[in-house]
Amino acid sequence: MADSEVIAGAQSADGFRCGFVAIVGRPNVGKSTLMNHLIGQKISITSRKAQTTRHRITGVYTSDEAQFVFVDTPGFQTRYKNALNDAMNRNVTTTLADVDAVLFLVEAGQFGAADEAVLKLLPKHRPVLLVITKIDQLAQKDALLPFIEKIAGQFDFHAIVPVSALRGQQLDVLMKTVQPLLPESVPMYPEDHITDRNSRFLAAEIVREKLFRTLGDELPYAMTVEIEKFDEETMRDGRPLYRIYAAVLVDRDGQKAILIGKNGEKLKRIATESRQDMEKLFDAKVYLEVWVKVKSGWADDTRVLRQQGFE
Ligand SMILES: Nc1nc2c(ncn2[C@@H]2O[C@H](COP(=O)(O)OP(=O)(O)OP(=O)(O)O)[C@@H](O)[C@H]2O)c(=O)[nH]1
Repeated sequence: MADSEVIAGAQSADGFRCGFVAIVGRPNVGKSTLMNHLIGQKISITSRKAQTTRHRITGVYTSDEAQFVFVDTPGFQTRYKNALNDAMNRNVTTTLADVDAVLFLVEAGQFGAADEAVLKLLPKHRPVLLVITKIDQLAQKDALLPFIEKIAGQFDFHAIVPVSALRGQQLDVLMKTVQPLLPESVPMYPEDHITDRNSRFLAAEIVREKLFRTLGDELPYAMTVEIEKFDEETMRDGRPLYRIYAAVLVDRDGQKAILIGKNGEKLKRIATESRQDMEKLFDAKVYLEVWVKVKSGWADDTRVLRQQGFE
């Protein structure tokens, strides 16, 4: 993993376990929410809209007995074929070849073509757990068993765990089932290490989340956030000051107008809320500029993809 910090001096594992756990599933199935609740921190960004997670995000949870390094993959894309979606699908396959356990997420009562497409990607030689998500939403509890049986017949799952991330139900059972699958090893990350994503990435995720929340259904399908500049300075009183310049890329002029809003109100709100979140996350004063750029066909532009982390 990039940017990992190995703890110096820790020699013997002494029964401690540490390994990688991938979380996969179709868009909107609850991957980010599950990881956030498992690690107890809001790192990955969630929203009611599908496809918020364009990046693989690593969350780390350390208990007395084990360290779980979670790998959150982007939603598997079947709807459109372009360079962005191809890169996302490749990312899923590469992630799965390289982990100690896979959590395959399926929403309670909902198993469709998009889920089947992800099922086809599951590795045969790694333990895969079937995790049924959002069980709090299930109206008829007795419908769960036949639903599970139908999916369990299609793959050799190591275990099946129904959960509700929002209610915190069965998350301890899930962790206990995964723990023995991790190899004995010293921890890879310091105990307080939550994510190995850098500040630039987190800044982009915050702006992206505010766009999703503010625009709702008006959100353009092809939209991304690029951090063009990220400068760290020190203020006179010794506090850090971050100067962040974020560009929102959209496909067409009309989308730019929607995003900016009447008298620039929407964009202003997005920028203010983003800055407030960034100041909390970085524990620093933040100067933030957000602007919108029209760039047709960006989803097919490999330069942008590279900046988004798809290399
Ligand atoms: N009721 C209920 N809703 C949930 C639960 N887990 C997730 N959700 C909701 O489902 C929606 C999608 O959740 P996400 O965690 O963003 O899903 P995702 O799989 O990461 O989505 P992508 O980033 O699009 O791949 C959000 O509105 C969540 O609040 C749950 O346990 N119960």
